[in-house]
Amino acid sequence: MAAEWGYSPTNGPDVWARLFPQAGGARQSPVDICTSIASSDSNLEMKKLTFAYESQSDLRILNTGHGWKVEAPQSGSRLEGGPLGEDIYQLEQFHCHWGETSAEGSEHTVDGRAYAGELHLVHWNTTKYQSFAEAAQHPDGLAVLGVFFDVGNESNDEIEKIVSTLSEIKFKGQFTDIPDVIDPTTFLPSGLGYWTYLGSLTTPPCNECVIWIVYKEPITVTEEQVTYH
Ligand SMILES: NS(=O)(=O)c1c2ccccc2cc2ccccc12
Ligand SMILES: [Zn+2]
Repeated sequence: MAAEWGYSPTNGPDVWARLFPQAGGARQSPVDICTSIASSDSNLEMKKLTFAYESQSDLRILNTGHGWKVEAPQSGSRLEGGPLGEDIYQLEQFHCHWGETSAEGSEHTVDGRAYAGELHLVHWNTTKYQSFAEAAQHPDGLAVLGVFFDVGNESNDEIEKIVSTLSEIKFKGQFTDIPDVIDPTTFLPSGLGYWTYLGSLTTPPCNECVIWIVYKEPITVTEEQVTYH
């Protein structure tokens, strides 16, 4: 039977390494981003991080049991520059992490502070690898853009297109199609400053294959948009 991992004391992050060896590695995610020790890198400013996405409709959304995931393979998308060297990365999926209350939920923290949620746009290195699965086996295989959610009075229209479908997928493994057109560009904050580090998948098997790019500026969503149960 596949090992059931979770977040309880008996199957949570502290014991993942017993079942998933990479979880005991040296570049595990998520991390607490300590702004006082984060250093700026002039090379990153020279090679500006650029992205280009397509708008897509009828994307499939899945209840993963730990949140929602939208499968969005986009052969026409490109993420490049910044910490990605000369390679081009293509969007594969995006998903969200949120908590029981809006005081918690993000995977990364900043100086010990958690945000209400965190959106991850997952990309894979199409310059070097032939598939997402192959890329996930290599230290430069994946690039994930992380965007923090702050709770405010303004709802985010693009996020609303997604969370409005969640009532149809209340249980793990259920999926449905999102009728609206989704443009991933609209998920990104206007301020494009970011932190970057070499890390891993944040859930088992915790492959150490992710170049993390976490935007400093959160986007605003409403309490209802990130505390869906
Ligand atoms: N948080 S994560 O971006 O590392 C992540 C996942 C997180 C939760 C559920 C499924 C996930 C699948 C991933 C696949 C590739 C890269 C990150 C992934
Ligand atoms: Zn994630």
